[in-house]
Amino acid sequence: MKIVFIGAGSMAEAMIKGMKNASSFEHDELWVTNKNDSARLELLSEKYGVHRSYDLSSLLDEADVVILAMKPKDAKEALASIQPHLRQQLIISVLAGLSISFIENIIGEAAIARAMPNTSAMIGQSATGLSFNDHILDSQRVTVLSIFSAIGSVTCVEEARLDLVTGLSGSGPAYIYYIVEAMEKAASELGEDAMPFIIQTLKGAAHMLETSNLSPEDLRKAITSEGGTTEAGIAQLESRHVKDAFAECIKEATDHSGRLRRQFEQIH
Ligand SMILES: NC(=O)C1=CN([C@@H]2O[C@H](COP(=O)(O)OP(=O)(O)OC[C@H]3O[C@@H](n4cnc5c(N)ncnc54)[C@H](OP(=O)(O)O)[C@@H]3O)[C@@H](O)[C@H]2O)C=CC1
Ligand SMILES: O=C(O)[C@@H]1CCC=N1
Repeated sequence: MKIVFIGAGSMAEAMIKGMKNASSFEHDELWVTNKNDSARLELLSEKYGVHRSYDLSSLLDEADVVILAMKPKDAKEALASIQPHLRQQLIISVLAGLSISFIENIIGEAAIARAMPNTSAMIGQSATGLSFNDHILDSQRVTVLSIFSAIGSVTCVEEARLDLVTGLSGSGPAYIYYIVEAMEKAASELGEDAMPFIIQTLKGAAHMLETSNLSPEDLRKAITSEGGTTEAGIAQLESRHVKDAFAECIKEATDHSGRLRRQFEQIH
């Protein structure tokens, strides 16, 4: 199978590394191109053994799958550039916000999957939301599922839900890294010893959520002794309305996915 990434940034690299590590795809099945950063293509080629090219005609001629991995602002130009070279290939978009119908409007009738993965794809731990249009054949659906299940979990959702998936889990790893930055700063007296405590605490909590059959609230309560340290700490989070801040964070990111669509889908 020939899989071509149009765009060679963070998300393309996370997918390439994850797909290679999963051993489901050979490096010579994967091709990359970008707008003009040839050093970046060279780096990806050296690191992962993928092919690189700027010749869209030969790149797409025998492609089976085309993965759109440029920023939403660059999508219109990129789609217009690949459109003349497409021949009914399976198209997969990982673009935040932009709809399947926008892609159809530029490239015409095609089998299109819209996905929202995250950068944990790099270690096979993405949480990917997926939608398909009606032109997808069963065999193409299997191909899409095989790509995203190689790099993490996959959940099919209505396309209208992908903005929320973007605000929740597409951007989600960044929220967790933000919290870790705060925890590390708060524990600066421990110096470089702080991070192992933080990482193992996150891993342990994630594993408990996955395996214990208890709700997050129950798990939190099991740690919170009356008159104890956790209660004292959580009281600070409550007084600063941290739950509200998180609700606003995810709502704003979700709404922004819609704003990207309205901004970059206008076809002049
Ligand atoms: N980063 C993330 O965590 C996630 C990102 N996404 C989505 O993935 C997409 C890519 O994001 P990300 O990887 O972070 O972005 P980057 O900015 O890291 O990479 C964008 C890439 O697109 C290329 N590009 C721009 N214009 C064109 C063009 N006309 N033709 C071909 N390639 C082009 C750029 O090339 P050059 O460098 O030469 O300009 C660059 O390689 C976005 O749509 C984003 O919404 C989805 C989930 C998570
Ligand atoms: O920040 C962004 O727009 C992209 C989409 C999800 C994660 N990164």
